[in-house]
Amino acid sequence: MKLSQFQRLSYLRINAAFGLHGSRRAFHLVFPLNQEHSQQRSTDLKPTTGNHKPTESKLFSNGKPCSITQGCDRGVLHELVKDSLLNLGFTKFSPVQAKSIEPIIEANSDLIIRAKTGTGKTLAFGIPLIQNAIRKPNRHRSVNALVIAPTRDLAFQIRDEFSKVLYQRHLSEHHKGSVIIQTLVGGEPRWQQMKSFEDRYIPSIVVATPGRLLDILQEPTVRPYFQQLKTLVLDEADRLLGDGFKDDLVEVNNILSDLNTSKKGMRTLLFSATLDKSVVQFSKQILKSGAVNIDTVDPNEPETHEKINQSLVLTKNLFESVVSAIVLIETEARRNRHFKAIVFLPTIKAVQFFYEILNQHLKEKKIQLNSNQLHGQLSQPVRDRSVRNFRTCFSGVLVASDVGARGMDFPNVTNVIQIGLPMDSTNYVHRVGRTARGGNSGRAVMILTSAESRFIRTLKERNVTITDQFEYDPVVHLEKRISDVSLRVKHKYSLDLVIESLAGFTKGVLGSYRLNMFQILEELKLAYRRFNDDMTKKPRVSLGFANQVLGLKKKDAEEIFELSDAVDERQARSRSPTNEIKFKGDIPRRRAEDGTKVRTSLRNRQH
Ligand SMILES: Nc1ncnc2c1ncn2[C@@H]1O[C@H](COP(=O)(O)OP(=O)(O)OP(=O)(O)O)[C@@H](O)[C@H]1O
Repeated sequence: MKLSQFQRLSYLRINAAFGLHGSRRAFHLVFPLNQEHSQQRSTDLKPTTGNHKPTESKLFSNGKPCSITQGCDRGVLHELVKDSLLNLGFTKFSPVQAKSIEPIIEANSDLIIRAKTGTGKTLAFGIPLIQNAIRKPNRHRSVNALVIAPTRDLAFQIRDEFSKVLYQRHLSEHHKGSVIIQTLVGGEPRWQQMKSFEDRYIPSIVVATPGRLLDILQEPTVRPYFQQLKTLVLDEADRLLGDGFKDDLVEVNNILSDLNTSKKGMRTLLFSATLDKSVVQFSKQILKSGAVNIDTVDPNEPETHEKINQSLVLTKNLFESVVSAIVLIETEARRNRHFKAIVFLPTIKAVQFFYEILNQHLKEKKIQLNSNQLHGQLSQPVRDRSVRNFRTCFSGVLVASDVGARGMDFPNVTNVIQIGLPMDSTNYVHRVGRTARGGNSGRAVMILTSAESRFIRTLKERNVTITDQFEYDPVVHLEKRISDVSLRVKHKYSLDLVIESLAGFTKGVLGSYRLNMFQILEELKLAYRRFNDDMTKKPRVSLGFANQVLGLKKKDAEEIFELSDAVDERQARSRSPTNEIKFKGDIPRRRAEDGTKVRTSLRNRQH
């Protein structure tokens, strides 16, 4: 079939967005990714400016971060920790490490530290905590340092990163097993975590999520072990001090401050790639006066990492967005054997749906690509397996909700694809930051419908401008292929619930992005029809949902939806043998996956 001039132009445009160029048959990459998969770690972490002069730290030489060996020679780094870091392949400090390790070790003030995604913040606080733990073996039987992270997966990752340094043979022989790192997170047996405080050596470093931590801190047998706590680290501090966790964090802080009677007291370190003024303002409630700000990002600089190539694809509805993403994955997977991508979607149901369509499509096209999903409704073992699989795979796709957006460090991710909106512009920065880590570069493509595209304006607050924008073109045969697949998926999976979840999510972010709800709903209706290959159908939701959640009158709701008695519907669906996925998340739980208190608003229940 011949392409019209217009089709051809648009077709080239969408291919260019994906780094593709050329005829329909031959896909060539215009912007090849320079991702080398060598064992040697890249130290090309560009120094950034900030309100702390690099020369103030002993870990800088001629305005650049010094080598790990020099760090030891200059008396900052412990000899044994130096050996561990060299064994792990690290040769130089990254800028945030060079700026913050010395003040964390030597000063006593609270610190607020901002550095871009993937620049090594974990070891920036990890190295001082580990050094402290091995210098002062656990004679007092007390927890020395506490790190709080917003998700379990991130807590495990921090523990693993610390363990890599701490449990190398020469270091283990030195501390003879007396330095223990313990995680306190939900989804794992509580009794096991409690038991770790009865052992001969109690944990020196605890890594926790807020909910389980608060729960365990209520135990009178455990509390005393936190009396000598020296350092409290909030990783992803803006998330922890934002809605959802704030109250828990203040409570944890109050408990710890009351317990801590030591002369110097406990100090608090806040770390993130995004720290808005409001968060810094709020943090005063928990920080001591005189807290020092170490900012490695210039106020006029984009918050996203400079090595991320960011582009936008504009579509007319979710169906086209899904097709775009699948085309990208298929083409890249065929072209690049190192292709490793994370696809973000706004709600769990949308993640499950896209994961299902993608797998069917890969199977049908006989494309061997490791694929996993990650969201808060998976059981902990499945979630761990997804993270492990994607971390270790050479090439693959992880379809994720925002639970994978912050802090997660998967090696060599070449692409981040966002279908639809993130919860806020901060999350955009964290999502795209899953690529271009540790000195590598990467590509981030955001796929938005026209009604969603108003979101882009909010990125200006973060000094982010997306210069490459492209329009979707209905590449007929590709669309056909996807709709065939989606028709089959539909039998196993309810598209109504996907549409409902997305409508609810969008309602929650409407105000922040100034979206037009009717335009959004019209687009969702159209997508529903395209997925069903039937232009007469309407998504089914309950009148209660349309009324109470979306704020629609019956008459308006009927324009978009087929109204039904949702309770009976859902029960029927969950009983259906063809329904693979159980929708536990429809029933509000007291605490969400990571210990966040569950609010009634849909906004807080989506990932
Ligand atoms: N000095 C270093 N040289 C090279 N690579 C490093 C160095 N320090 C850390 N890395 C690697 O860089 C990657 C990113 O580090 P890390 O996860 O700590 O980033 P981050 O700043 O916490 O990112 P995010 O904001 O997304 O949480 C990791 O794979 C880590 O091992």
